[in-house]
Amino acid sequence: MLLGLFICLLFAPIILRLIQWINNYKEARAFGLPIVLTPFTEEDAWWLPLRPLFAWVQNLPFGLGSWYVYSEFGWGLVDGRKTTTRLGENFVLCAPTSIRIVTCYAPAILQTAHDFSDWNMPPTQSQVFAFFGQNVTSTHGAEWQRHRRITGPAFNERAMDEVWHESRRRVALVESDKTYTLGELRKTLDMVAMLILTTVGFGQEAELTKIHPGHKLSFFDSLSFILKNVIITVLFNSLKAPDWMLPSTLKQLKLSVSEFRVYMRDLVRNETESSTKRATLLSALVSANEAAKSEGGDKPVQGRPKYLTEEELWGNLFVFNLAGFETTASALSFALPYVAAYPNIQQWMTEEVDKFYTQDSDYAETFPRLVRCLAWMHEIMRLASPAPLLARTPTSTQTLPVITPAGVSEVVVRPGMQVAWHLYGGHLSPRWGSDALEFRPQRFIVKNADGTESLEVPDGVLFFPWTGGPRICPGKKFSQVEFVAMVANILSRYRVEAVAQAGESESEARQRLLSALDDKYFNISAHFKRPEGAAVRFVPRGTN
Ligand code: HEM
Repeated sequence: MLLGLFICLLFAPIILRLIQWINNYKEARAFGLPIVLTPFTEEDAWWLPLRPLFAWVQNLPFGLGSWYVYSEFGWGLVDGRKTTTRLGENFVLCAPTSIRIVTCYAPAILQTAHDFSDWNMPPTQSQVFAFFGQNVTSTHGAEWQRHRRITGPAFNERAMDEVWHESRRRVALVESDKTYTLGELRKTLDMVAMLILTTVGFGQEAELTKIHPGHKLSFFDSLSFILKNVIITVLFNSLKAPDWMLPSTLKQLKLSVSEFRVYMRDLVRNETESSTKRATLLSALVSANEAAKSEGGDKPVQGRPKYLTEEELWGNLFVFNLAGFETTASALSFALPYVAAYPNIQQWMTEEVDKFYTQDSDYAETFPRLVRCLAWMHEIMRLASPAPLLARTPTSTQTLPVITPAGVSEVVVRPGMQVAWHLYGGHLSPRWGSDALEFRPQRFIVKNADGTESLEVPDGVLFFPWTGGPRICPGKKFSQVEFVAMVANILSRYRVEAVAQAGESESEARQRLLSALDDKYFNISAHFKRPEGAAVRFVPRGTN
């Protein structure tokens, strides 16, 4: 009897899951699109720590383990254009927990991005980074508008000027003639991006790196620990176990989260009380919030004040750091090795830098001229975007354009289903031409009648790394200014070279570098799977 009960309890969740999966499959068939079945997705939080133990399923015969690739966050980065080449620009990913129409068909993506009142972020995506407070990434509808209205002004031109200066200054962290493996390069650029962001975000570096009275860590150390372990933070932040029971990483994480919360509280309070306003993201955010309060924003609208609460300010400051640090560090860590692999393209970039950039060039005049450098960033965003997959779910039943071998048609999507944008499928699509998989930033440059050059996205392709519509990344220009200031300063001083191993020719070293750049995985952004697989060196220009 007891044994029977035990067996029922053990198998009931499995049977329920199977029934749900079968029901989802029946519903998915109605779309008339190719279906990919996967028993698990990243929505199954318990599956994620177990997933590495099941990597062997990929070697099972008859494609029995082909679902494995779709069972993690950001799988689109590893998949690239493989599935869309096989099944077309839209297919259904059917799991026990969800039905997702995966698409890289531009009209479908543009519709779901632009109709923001009909399409929300699914809670499984939006709530992931809300542990310091609700924020502009975690909310939707009227709540999101309130967050966006107050956070948007932080990304003003004054801030861009700061980003330009700070980025140029931080290039000093890249050392001359030192050999950097891809892993070491990423570590250095992580540090550079974090320093730029915290300084532009919060102010004086000296204050941020010192341990203040009553603290065990500095602001910078607590934030960097959280950012570098963000997935662990997402999974274990709510764990309420005593310290002695926790392994050292979780203990350090708990400490970092509580230290960072107190630092943010003090920074926000000091900024609110201070009469001298600096050009930081924090300052702009606090000013916009105070303005909302003084416009009578404390009178509730639908039960909510128009301004942001203290916790919501923390939530937003944290996501500025999260969204801004990984993305740009990842872009730079791919960009510099790519030009080392293509010296002729590097030369083409350097010509522009030599023409328009000097050590005291200012932002407003110089940034708009460095279009080749910006095209370089665009090409990196295409080949190694930090955001591979984003999802939307309809607020009411909606139609979605799809494309099949029979032509363009529509499917009906009900609330609860998801539409996932497969950005790698679109960015690497043959619609870009036969060289879609190659590094060729020139594809974004057009020559004007007066001989100048401009940046343009080619017609008829999907290019959506910062997305579009009302929720477009507010840090888009921030990241572009940071990238361009860094690479222009680097190319004005150095030649970036692939480091050859003993007995290897230069061209073999470049091929090895390219193959290591191709081998990437997703962890909040694109990372190198083989960080020791290749290396680059920054050789001062004018030397051999
Ligand atoms: C290469 C650099 C970057 C890339 C590729 C990138 C990409 C993205 C993407 C794909 C989204 C989601 C948009 C959507 O759901 O439609 C996003 C949102 C966001 N990004 Fe960025 N981002 C970058 C840099 C930055 C920087 C530097 C910051 C801030 C300093 C930033 C702040 C944000 C914020 C606050 C959001 C949430 C916007 C909202 O939901 O309304 N990003 N970004």
